[in-house]
Amino acid sequence: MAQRLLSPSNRSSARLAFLLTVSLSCTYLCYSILFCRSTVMTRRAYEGKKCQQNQNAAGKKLLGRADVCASLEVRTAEERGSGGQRGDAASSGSLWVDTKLRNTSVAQKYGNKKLPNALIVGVKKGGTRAVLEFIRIHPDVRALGTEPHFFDRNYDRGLDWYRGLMPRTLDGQITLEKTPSYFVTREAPRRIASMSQETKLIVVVRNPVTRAISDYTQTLSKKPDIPTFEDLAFKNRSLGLVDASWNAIRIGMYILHLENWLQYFRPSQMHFVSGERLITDPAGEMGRVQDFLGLKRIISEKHFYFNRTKGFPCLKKPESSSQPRCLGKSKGRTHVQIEREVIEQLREFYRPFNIKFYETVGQDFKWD
Ligand SMILES: Nc1ncnc2c1ncn2[C@@H]1O[C@H](COP(=O)(O)OS(=O)(=O)O)[C@@H](OP(=O)(O)O)[C@H]1O
Repeated sequence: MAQRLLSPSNRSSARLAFLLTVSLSCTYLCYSILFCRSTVMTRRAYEGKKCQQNQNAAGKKLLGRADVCASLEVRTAEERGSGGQRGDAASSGSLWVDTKLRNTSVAQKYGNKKLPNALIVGVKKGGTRAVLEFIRIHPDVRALGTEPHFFDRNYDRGLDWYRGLMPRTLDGQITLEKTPSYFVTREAPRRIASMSQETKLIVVVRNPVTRAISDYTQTLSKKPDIPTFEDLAFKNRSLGLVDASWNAIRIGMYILHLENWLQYFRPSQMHFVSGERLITDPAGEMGRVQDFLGLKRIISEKHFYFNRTKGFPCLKKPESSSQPRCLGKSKGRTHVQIEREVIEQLREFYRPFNIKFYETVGQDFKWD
């Protein structure tokens, strides 16, 4: 009927309009399909994009988002690191460093300074620097490089001062510091518990005889005029009377110090690293440290190599950095020569303390 009412020219215009509408609809349909495919990305890829935008943007509103970004970056890096095979630790090459660097810079920009939730409390000359340097390559760990000595020498400065020293961290990252003298400081456990009873404590222990010699070697390098090791270690050498008041000897009576810590902390809050195994099997020891801190095992064999010149394990040099990855010269010094007999006497002295220590900790460190 309508067709009959239209003139021939009107009819052809209507046909043209109809064809145009159909072709436009088809174009739109095709475009929609293509558009959908490119915008319906995986959730992770989408969130990754959001992170990039947020990182570039400024303002306080972004603080919350930054945490999401960082944890996503860690996740995706881990996945890439394992080449898509879950369960494998971070890959070799610079991936873990990239992740760490990215997380560090995000944390520096958007993170907050927080009181530490984990501390390496000792022992002096046990291998504390090695543990700190090894654990801080983990993307979820932010560590203070220097020893703040807050719970022994600087307690009067207050918690705000202490917090101010800490590196910025994102939610979910662990803040860590190390001060080896805490382990033998009487007030330290009470003070740390009053900061937080949930603080995780790491103690790196080493054969107390070797530790004492290492301690003495360090002092001697700074003060060459001190008496001999033998003179300091004994009240009466021929009677085999050890001077337990000498700091180098006293520090190694681990059980005495540990009893003080156990008045304030549960045994499950303390983790003991073997200073000896840290040298022979750094990845194994660091695996247990990561478990203790509730971290994914990212630091593995792939991160270490044995440096023959240094005589110690070092971190593999990341591609993106020229930084040396062995510890400094003050770590791994040649010890002063001590007579065999003196070493035997000290071994005898420490034996009962060691046995009690093994029983309490539930680990045999095999120092005898
Ligand atoms: N990878 C690696 N590289 C170098 N050194 C290592 C390493 N792992 C453990 N160690 C041992 O760490 C000892 C120093 O311990 P600390 O870092 O706790 O010393 S300090 O208390 O902070 O001065 C240091 O003691 P000395 O050998 O007596 O110098 C080392 O034996």
